[in-house]
Amino acid sequence: MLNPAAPLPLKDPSLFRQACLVGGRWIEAESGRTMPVRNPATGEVIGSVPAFGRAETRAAIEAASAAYPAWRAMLAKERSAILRRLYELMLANADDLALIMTSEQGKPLAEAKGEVAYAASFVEWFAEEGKRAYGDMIPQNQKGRRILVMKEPVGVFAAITPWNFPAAMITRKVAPGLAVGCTGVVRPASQTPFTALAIGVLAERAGLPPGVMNIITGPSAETGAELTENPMVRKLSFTGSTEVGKVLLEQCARTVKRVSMELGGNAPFIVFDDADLDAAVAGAMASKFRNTGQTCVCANRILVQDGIFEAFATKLAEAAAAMKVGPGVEPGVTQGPLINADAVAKVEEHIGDALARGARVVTGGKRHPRGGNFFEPTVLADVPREAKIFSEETFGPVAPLFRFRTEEEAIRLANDTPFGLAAYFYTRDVGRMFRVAEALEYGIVGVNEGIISTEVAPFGGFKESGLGREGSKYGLDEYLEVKYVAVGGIGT
Ligand SMILES: NC(=O)C1=CN([C@@H]2O[C@H](COP(=O)(O)OP(=O)(O)OC[C@H]3O[C@@H](n4cnc5c(N)ncnc54)[C@H](OP(=O)(O)O)[C@@H]3O)[C@@H](O)[C@H]2O)C=CC1
Ligand SMILES: O=C(O)[C@H](O)CS(=O)(=O)O
Repeated sequence: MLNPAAPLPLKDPSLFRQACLVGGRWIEAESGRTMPVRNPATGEVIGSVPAFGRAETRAAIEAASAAYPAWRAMLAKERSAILRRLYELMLANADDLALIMTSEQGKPLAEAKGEVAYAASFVEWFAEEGKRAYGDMIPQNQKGRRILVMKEPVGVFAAITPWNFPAAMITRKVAPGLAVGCTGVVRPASQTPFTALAIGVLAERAGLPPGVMNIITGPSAETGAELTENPMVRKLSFTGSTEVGKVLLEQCARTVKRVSMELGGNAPFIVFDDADLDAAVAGAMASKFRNTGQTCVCANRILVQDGIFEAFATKLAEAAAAMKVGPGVEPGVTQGPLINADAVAKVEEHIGDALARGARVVTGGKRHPRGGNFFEPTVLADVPREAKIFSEETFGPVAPLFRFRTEEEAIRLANDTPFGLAAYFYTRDVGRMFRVAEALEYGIVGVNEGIISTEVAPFGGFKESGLGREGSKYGLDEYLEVKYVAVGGIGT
């Protein structure tokens, strides 16, 4: 057993759970095995969680299945009231949830508090949407018959979530499912389980019945195999890399599960000559360096038209160099650590490759003097199209600038990727806004905006960035089945 660092200074220490929630009980792994969780800023162990295997995972699925009939039978309004209480409890405990998140994921406290509000907004949104899972009455095609279309919950779902948004990626999946009467098993990333477990504590306090939401931890191969292969699970919602998404899709195919896949990105950020330069710089900073560049919608390639390239590069580099790098709990810090050493190595690989191919560093370019997982916010200029950073998602604080001459060239470069999640462009030309927005092969497009994620709009990608949509009214359909009922013998 590794000696954890001092307990987190929480207002409510009971939110910090080193156990899994199954059927309303907080339990250990049958083997007693645990997995340590480290603070990415310090390397210290902040705690440990059970290492569930397939048997424990199966028990969690069975708990969700046992809770399903009664939860489904509740009125949508009754489920809504419980979700509304969970929303209010998340906001009331935002400081503790944020501190737990920063301690296990590293993001600055201000960003963590922002994520808690963002995560809670999905609970608030779907507490209402669940009451609007409308069916249809279709004009009959023959006398004596009525045609009904019913919307029904898909059943037991599994959610496998990443480390970069430890709260929002949980609630963006769980809230719609619970709202329509599904029950589920959540398996958060091994690096960031405590935020999810704290949400589990609040869900109990909100009145969520035992077994409706189960939260498990354990090696991904074993827990994932059971969640994707067990026929009692009718739906898998996954957020993470495209590589893992493809593995999970294959595993789910054997029992023909419904799936929602929010996968990798490679977002182009296009700046046209006619853009508001300061707005474009602000948008690029927000999009690129959010969560230290560790979001799937971060600008990954910044395409700048020749006429303003140098001016944009200079302004962006000044803004990047002004950021404060350090532990997320330190006042004024705007860039936390990367999640682990592998992430630092990937950033260094992308920078080294670009420089070897002729790019130049405008600011940053190396590990931060604070050491560990800290890295200097970096701007590279004149990066060639052949560089790895053009085709691969960096998932770190590196802004590579690529030149282009014409609108057509910008669109071609932007679409030259198997990914299609988010894209951004800055222009003041209305015609160009529509031409480019319609030509970009992406599920999410920001025009003169660098941060566009919200619970009210559909989030999801084209091509190898995923399947399905989360948030908005569209997010509810991911947890509903459509049943056509033909009623005959009515006479008229
Ligand atoms: N589209 C989106 O919204 C997002 C996409 N991503 C993409 O993911 C990558 C980085 O995030 P990262 O979390 O490392 O992504 P991963 O895909 O490695 O991990 C995501 C989750 O999947 C789990 N997992 C990994 N392998 C398996 C498996 N074989 N069976 C079951 N579960 C598995 C992980 O568990 P474990 O805890 O053991 O690692 C984690 O909980 C980037 O490419 C990024 O673009 C990330 C976040 C959001
Ligand atoms: O996992 C992610 O990167 C998130 O989906 C991005 S966002 O929804 O928080 O913008």
